[in-house]
Amino acid sequence: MSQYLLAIDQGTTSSRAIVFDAKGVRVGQSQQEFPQHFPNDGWVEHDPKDLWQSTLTVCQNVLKDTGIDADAIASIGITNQRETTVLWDTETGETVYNAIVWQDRRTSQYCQSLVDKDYSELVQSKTGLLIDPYFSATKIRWILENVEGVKERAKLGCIAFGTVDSYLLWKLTNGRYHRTDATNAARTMAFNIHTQQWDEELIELLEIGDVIFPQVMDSSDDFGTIDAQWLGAEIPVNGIAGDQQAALVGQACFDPGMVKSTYGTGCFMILNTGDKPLKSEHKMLTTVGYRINGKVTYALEGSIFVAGAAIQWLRDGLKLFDDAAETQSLAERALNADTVYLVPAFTGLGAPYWDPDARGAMIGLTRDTSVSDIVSAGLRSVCYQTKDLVDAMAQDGAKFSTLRVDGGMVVNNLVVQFLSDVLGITVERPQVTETTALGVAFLAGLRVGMYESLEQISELWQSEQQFNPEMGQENREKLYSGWLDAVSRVRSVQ
Ligand SMILES: Nc1ncnc2c1ncn2[C@@H]1O[C@H](COP(=O)(O)OP(=O)(O)O)[C@@H](O)[C@H]1O
Ligand SMILES: O=P(O)(O)OC[C@H](O)CO
Repeated sequence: MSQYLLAIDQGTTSSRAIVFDAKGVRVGQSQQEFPQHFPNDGWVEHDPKDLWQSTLTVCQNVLKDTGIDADAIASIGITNQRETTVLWDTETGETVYNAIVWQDRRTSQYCQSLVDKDYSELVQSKTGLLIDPYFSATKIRWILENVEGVKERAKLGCIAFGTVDSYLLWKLTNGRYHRTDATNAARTMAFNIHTQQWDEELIELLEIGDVIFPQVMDSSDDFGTIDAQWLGAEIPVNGIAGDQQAALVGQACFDPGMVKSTYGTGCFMILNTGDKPLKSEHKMLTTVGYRINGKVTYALEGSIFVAGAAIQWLRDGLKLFDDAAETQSLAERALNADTVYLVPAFTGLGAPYWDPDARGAMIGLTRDTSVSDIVSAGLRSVCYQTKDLVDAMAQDGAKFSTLRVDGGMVVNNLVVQFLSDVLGITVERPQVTETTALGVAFLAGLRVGMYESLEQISELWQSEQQFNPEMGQENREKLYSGWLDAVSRVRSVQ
């Protein structure tokens, strides 16, 4: 009997495949990194072949390592780095350019021209997003405009667009299905989150109407069956969600007001706002949390581009330590932690500043500043940035008393305790921190009847540890005002 769920998590730096049993317990995992390409200042690309090959390899490996037969997999869920854009030729089956990654800033001038022409309100009212190179639509346009022959092929109806989930589904089903889910569609800047349709007016405005857009499905749906040649059996795909929304599901944030924050390369905080989209007046994004049985649950999102990436920079760029695991003990020895600030605006600042031209800085250095102080400042920067998001959401009227956290950084107790201190709220870490993969496994399992309801899934979520604020209000305010001062010094526009 089919009793397991296979989650594919195609992320920014690696592809993972995780097998879960019906109780959401991880049975096995395989992971593979792939190269990053930086062909120009501010450009970030992935070779689609790497995305596909690494995904296939980890799926095959996890089955081999666990000894689980493909027939025992009841369903597959695909979760992915969002916004990253792939275009392929439907006749040749070949991609026409590298995948342009979400971090890529090459369309920032074009985005600025849209802002200058006063399209911000139109875009926000339809898509819930702010005009920014982060989202897929201007990346599609760039490929059409700049890669020889693609525009002509698009006019002939031969060019398909997909986010990474859509491309992988197309590959896994040997070109039978060109589909995505509503959470991924909501990150393109071409999808109307109110009508749940591709928005013809925006598509025309951006001049991307000749590409074929994927069919938008629920996050828990019948996406198609993968070809037996890949894993040895035909297995249905029943869950697709962008990785941050999948984490919302994996954290069982199913009630309005519940919120999670994921600390990986970047940090993404998502608040469930229920069946009503909440328009932000403070530069948060309105997005789709998940769509099940045609019913949309909306969310408010704060996106920070650099979280764990700051720790990687301290390790690989400055070579201050060999392993991220050393950061906790290093930071515990910091004597000037309260006065040294690192603003990791390496690729500009995301929410709530949206300042692509800001650059990073270290503030408060003295003759006795140590490696420990700098490491501590790197870890704390992630918490201060989260406070920026929490405050912006609070100004939008969203208040909450508990934050659920996950991702690679939250194994660091010092980070999670400081987060609770600086936010002044309870921070909760779950037993399973692979919430992204777990979330999409839940979505797939829901569709095939392994779970009856979201309530049943909620019961599987378990807290591992709660962190409560230990810092006084006065100290909190003093530290945070130092952060705001540091940020104000790196802004390109105040
Ligand atoms: N003990 C630690 N303390 C602080 N940061 C850590 C620790 N362990 C890992 N990290 C950071 O967490 C990130 C990896 O998290 P992960 O969720 O795997 O990221 P992603 O899915 O974006 O690739 C890396 O940027 C790494 O620097
Ligand atoms: O692949 P991750 O975990 O860095 O997540 C990337 C986000 O989906 C970008 O929006």
